[in-house]
Amino acid sequence: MSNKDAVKKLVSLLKEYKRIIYFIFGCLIISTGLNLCIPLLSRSIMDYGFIGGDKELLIKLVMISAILPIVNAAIDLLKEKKRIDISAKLEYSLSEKAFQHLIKIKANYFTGKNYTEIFNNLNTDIAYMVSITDGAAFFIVTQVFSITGGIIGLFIINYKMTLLVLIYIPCKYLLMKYLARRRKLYADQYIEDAQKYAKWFGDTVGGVHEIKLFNIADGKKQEFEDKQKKVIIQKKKINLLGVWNASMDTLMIQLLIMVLYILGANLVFDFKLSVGSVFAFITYSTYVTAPISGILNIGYMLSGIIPSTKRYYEFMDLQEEEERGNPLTHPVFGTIKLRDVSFSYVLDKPILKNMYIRFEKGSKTALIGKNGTGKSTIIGLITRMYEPDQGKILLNEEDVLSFALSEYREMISVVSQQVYLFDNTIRNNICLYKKKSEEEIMQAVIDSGLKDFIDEVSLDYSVGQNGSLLSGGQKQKIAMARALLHDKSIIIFDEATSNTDVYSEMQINNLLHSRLKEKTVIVVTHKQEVLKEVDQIILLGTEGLVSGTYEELYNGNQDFSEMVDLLNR
Ligand SMILES: Nc1ncnc2c1ncn2[C@@H]1O[C@H](COP(=O)(O)OP(=O)(O)OP(=O)(O)O)[C@@H](O)[C@H]1O
Repeated sequence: MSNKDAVKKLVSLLKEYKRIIYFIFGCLIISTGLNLCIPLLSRSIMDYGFIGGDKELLIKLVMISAILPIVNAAIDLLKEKKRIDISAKLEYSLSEKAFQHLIKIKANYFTGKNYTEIFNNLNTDIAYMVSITDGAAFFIVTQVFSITGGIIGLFIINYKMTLLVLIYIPCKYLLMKYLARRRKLYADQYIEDAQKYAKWFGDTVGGVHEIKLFNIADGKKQEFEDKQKKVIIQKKKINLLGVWNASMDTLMIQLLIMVLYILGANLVFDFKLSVGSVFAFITYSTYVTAPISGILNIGYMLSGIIPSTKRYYEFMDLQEEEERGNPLTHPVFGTIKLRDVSFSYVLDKPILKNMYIRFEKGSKTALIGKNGTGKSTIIGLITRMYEPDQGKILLNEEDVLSFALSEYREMISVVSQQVYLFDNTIRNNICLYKKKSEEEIMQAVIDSGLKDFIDEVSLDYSVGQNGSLLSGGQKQKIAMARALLHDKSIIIFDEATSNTDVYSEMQINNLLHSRLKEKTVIVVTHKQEVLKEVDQIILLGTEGLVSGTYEELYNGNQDFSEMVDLLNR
C-alpha cells in the first residue's frame, strides 16, 4: 500500500463523521476569529483608553475582552465534546473490525505467532490511526487560520515591519524542519525497538516455566537489559530533542520580538506608530511565527499514522476463512473420505501425498504413526482449518468445501492434547455459550470422568487463564465433557487422554460402545486398549499409509507389529 493509498483510507474513515468534522472546523474558525480580535482590542485599550484617557471606552473594551475568552471557552467545550466523540467511535469501530477479522483469519496465520506482539501491534496501530482525530490534528487547522489572520493583522498595522516577520518565517521553518526530520528518525527507530521488545516480552513470559526450570533468568535479564535499553535510549533522544525544539522555538521568537520592539520604538518616537499598535503587532507576529512548528508537526504526526495505517490494512487484508456454500438447515452426517489429498504447509515440502482415507459413518478409527507423519494435519483438514492443495475431502460424496463452514463445523467436536480453556467457570467452559440443562451437563461430567472433581469444587469453579488452576488431566476431562455435551456427529480425540489417569481412560474407552456408539469417532492414540476396540487403524508413515483392523495389521505389517511388541515390552 502506498502512502497516498494510506491517506485515502484515513480520509475515507473520517467521511463517516463528515458533518461533525465540519461542525468542529466551524467552531475552530469562530474561536480563531475571536482570538484575532484580541490584539486590536488591546491596541484600542492602550491607545484610546490609557493614553487617550477615555475611561468609559476603556471599561467597555475591557469588558468585551473579558467576554471573548468566555465565549471561546464555551465553543471549545462544545468542539472538544464532538471531537472526543469521533475519537471514541473511530477507536471502537477500528478495534471491532480488527477483532472480527482476527477470529476469522485462516489458522495458518497464528502458527508461531506471539500473541503479545499481535495485541501490541494492533493497539499501537489503532492508537496512531485514532490520533488523526486528536486535539493536535485539529489544532494544526487552527494554526493555518491563525497564520492567515495574523498576517492580515500585521499588514493592517504596518506593512514594512510585516516584511521582517515574513523574512523570519523561512529561517524558522528551516531550523524546525531539521529538528522535525531528526525527531522522525528517532521515532521510527523507537517504534521498531518497542515492537521487538513487545515480541520478546511475550515470548519470555510464555516461557517463564522454562526460565525457572533451566535457571536461565540471568540470560533473560541480559536480553531484557539489551532490548529495554534500546527503547529507553530512543525515548530519551526523542524527549531531549523535544526540549531542544522548544528552547530553539522560544529563543527565536524572543529574538524576533526584541527586534520588533527596537523597530517599533523607533516608529513610535518618529510618530509613525502608536504604542498600542506596537503591542498589537508583536502579538500578531506570534500568531504567525509560533504555529510554524505546529504545521511541521503534520509531517511528524503522519510519519506515525501512515505506517500504522498501512500495517492495519495489511492485517485487514489477510485472507479470512470463507463461509462459502449454501447454508444447510440439517447438515448431512455420513461417510467422510479423503480422496487423493495432498497437503503442504510450506511450498515444495509435502506433508500428505495423494492420500485416500475412508471414515465410514458411525465407525471408529485410530490414526497412528510416528511424530510428524501428519496425524494432526489430517484433523486440521477434516475440521477445515486448512484446505487440501490437491484432492478433496468428501462428506457423503460432497466436497466439504461446498458446505457452509460454520454449519459444517457444527458437526464436529475435537478434544485435543493441547486443550484451551477460557478464563471462566467449568460450567461455561463446558457449555460454551449454549443453553444446556443441569441434567445434560451432569451426565457429560459423569461420562468424562470429571464427577469426582466437580463434587470437590462445583461447576462454578473458575479455571484461571487457560485452565492454569487445573491439572492437565482435569483440563482434558473438561474438554471431553464439552465434546460429549455438544453431542456432535463426528468426534475427534487427538491424544485426548494423554494426561488422564488409567481409570478415567477405561471409562472413556467404554464410551466408544455406549454414548459414542452411533458417532463417527477418530482417535489419535497409540494405546493398545483403544487400538483393539476400533474398526480400523490407519498407520501413517513417511511413504504413505496402511490401514486395517488390529489383527490384520499385526499379522500383515511389520512396522505395526514392531510398534505393538515395543508397547508390550
Ligand atoms: N503450521 C505448520 N507450519 C509448518 N509446518 C508444520 C505446521 N504444523 C505442522 N507442521 C509440520 O508438518 C508435519 C506434520 O505435523 P503433524 O502435527 O500433523 O504431525 P503429527 O503426526 O500429528 O505429529 P505428533 O505425533 O508429533 O503430534 C511435521 O513435520 C511438522 O513439522
